[in-house]
Amino acid sequence: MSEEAILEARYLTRKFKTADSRVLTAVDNVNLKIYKGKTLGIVGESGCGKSTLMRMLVQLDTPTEGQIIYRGKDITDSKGKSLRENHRRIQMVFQDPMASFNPRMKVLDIISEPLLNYKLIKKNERKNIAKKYLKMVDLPEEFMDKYPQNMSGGQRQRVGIARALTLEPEVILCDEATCSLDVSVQDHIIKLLVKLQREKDIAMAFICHDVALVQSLAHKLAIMYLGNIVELISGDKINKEAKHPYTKALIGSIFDIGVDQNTQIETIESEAPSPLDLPQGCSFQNRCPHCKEICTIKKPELSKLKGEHYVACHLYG
Ligand SMILES: Nc1ncnc2c1ncn2[C@@H]1O[C@H](COP(=O)(O)OP(=O)(O)OP(=O)(O)O)[C@@H](O)[C@H]1O
Repeated sequence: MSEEAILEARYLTRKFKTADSRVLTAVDNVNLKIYKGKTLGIVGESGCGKSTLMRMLVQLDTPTEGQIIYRGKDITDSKGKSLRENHRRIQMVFQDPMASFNPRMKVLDIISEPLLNYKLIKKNERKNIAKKYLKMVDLPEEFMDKYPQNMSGGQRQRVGIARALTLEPEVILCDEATCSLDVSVQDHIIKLLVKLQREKDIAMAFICHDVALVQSLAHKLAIMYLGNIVELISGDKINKEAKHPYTKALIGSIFDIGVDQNTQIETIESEAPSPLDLPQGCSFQNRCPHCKEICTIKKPELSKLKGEHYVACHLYG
């Protein structure tokens, strides 16, 4: 059966003007698809544009160029009622739920608020709703009387997921949703997300700087470097078939990922250039052990290598 793309970025670009009138390109001409029932992992180091990309996809920020396609329809310029409907269908789970919760609201209100806002339930239905969604995220119903500051980070993240689920979204975008949690709690939250995704056939994107973690749940991985996707690869193939020197360096930086013996591990020494001062050609050139003349002249495009594997590197044609 063919995969059904629910949300798509087409040539998505976001430029910011700095205080001294320079232009910073945070996301540069990105194309990607998020499929029904599947998880796209987006990996890359701090500042590579992951959050900016997510914010555009969830329509909290406006692209400078390019389109956002939802179920085949261009929603980039949606306003009013249709924007509200998109927000209902495309939900986001944030890194720090504390920052998005009102500390004066009990869990009961946090979970039922989106449904009340969309006038999908009446006030007297709130308790039953909270009970139902708390159960879904494996929290006891007594939690509905708690305040977010009286819960652990993992419990708060479960409440954040419950809240996102209430509007029955088709897409959930998780922005570093587990990175502030202990490893064991992280593991529980990931398992919960995978279970819910399977049950509800949700399309999911999971952004993370930890390639080992994201690899454990993503069907496909998009590796980002300074605003660009430099490699797109199946989650289960990254250890053996990664090609971009940056991807190889990322997997080489973790020891327990089970890298194939034939995969040559790269290391990266120097710092990434400033996004305000990118060199001509490939932005990875100053860190790449294989840099050739063409890499300093021409920016490599993301091109198909084999099947669903794409790479942006002059080493590969
Ligand atoms: N509102 C803004 N104004 C100016 N520059 C911005 C703005 N938002 C983001 N940037 C810049 O855009 C680039 C990408 O930032 P972004 O937060 O998307 O990266 P990230 O990969 O999510 O990083 P992190 O993992 O640290 O959250 C960075 O250089 C950042 O400083």
